[in-house]
Amino acid sequence: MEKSSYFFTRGGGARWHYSLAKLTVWSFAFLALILIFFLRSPAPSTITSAADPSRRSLRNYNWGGSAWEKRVRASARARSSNGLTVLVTGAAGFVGTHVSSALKRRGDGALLERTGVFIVEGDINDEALLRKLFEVVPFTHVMHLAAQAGVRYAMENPGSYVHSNIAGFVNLLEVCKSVNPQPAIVWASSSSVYGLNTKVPFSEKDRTDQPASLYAATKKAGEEIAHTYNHIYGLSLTGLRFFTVYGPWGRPDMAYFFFTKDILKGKQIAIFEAANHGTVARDFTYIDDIVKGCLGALDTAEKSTGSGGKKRGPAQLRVFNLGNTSPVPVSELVSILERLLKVKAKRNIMKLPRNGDVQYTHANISYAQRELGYKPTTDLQSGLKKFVRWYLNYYSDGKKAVE
Ligand SMILES: O=C(O)[C@H]1O[C@H](OP(=O)(O)OP(=O)(O)OC[C@H]2O[C@@H](n3ccc(=O)[nH]c3=O)[C@H](O)[C@@H]2O)[C@H](O)[C@@H](O)[C@H]1O
Repeated sequence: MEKSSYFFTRGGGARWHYSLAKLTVWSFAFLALILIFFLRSPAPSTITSAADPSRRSLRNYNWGGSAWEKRVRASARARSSNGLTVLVTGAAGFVGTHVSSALKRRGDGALLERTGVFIVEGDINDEALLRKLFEVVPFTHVMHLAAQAGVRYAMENPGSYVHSNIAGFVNLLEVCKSVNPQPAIVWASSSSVYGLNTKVPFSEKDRTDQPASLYAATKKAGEEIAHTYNHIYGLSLTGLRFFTVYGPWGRPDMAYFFFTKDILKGKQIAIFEAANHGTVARDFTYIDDIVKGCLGALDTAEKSTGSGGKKRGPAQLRVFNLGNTSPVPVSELVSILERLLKVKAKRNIMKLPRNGDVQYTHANISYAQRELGYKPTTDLQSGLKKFVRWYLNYYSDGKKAVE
């Protein structure tokens, strides 16, 4: 989230002016109450490393009080009697901004605040905050997108992955299991759980016990933890394995994003290849398709069966691949960017480093298709076109430094 916080701390949301695709298939009205954790970059004096224990302690956020509760309640009011009341964690992140806006408006986006999304700054490890939120609003659903993402960054800051993806997730589940009614939970897992699996395309039934990065290991741990809370407490849990999600407002630490920046600057870019000139490819998935998958998962989530920390019967437990089913070599991604940017990239072909990357991802999405009506419609060329348009527009005034 340190990386994702980029948008709000530096972008400030002030240019939230693109349009989200209209989503018309869902019939209920929403609230999206947004819980953001680690939204703000630490002040320089508090920037810490993974080894620093204060990095893992809670920061002080301002929340609480009657005015705050009133805003939480107002934001949580669904527009129809069968509307969902969704607590979205990680709303300042890439997927979270898109999902929460789509939930709230199901139409054109504007500034996040203008869509009526109320933003709570906090940490998912803050139990008191989570309990207070559930006290104020009996959320029917939690869309849990708060996480420490990124495959390679896990070697630099391993503690942040444990803090957010394991400790934070457990804290959230502890609160969800004990409230009454228990919400249904949809949460972000990752394609990286397939790790060194070589059977393609990846199906949900394939082995996921060979993670290649700590990030993948924490997401895999999340899936096992989800199983436990479903088994013991009757929580309805749906994990979504996202496949290399890209698009406007994306994460600057992802390759398509910093390739764009570096190509424009005339800087060399490293393009990884596997042993014996093997192709490295990803099943790049456009953000709007992912949003539809998230809403499909919320719409089909069954109720949790427990109450007051006690299971009353078996509850739904699901894991879905959300990919594009069309892997594209990284070198082809660069060729598309070259055409869109009208600039030739300075390519430096490098051996795939052993720091978490896998050679190939490819999603089998038939289960999501069947159960969620998930059907990705954006190919990489069209999705990157939208991204590049957003990128050039966003950075065109030269005021925003691309980091
Ligand atoms: O699906 C996921 O679960 C993950 O998707 C994403 O991971 P990745 O698929 O690794 O995306 P990303 O870093 O953009 O690298 C893209 C490609 O460029 C290659 N790559 C990368 C860097 C570089 O300098 N050169 C290069 O060739 C690299 O080898 C790779 O083939 C999310 O970041 C992660 O949070 C998680 O959600």
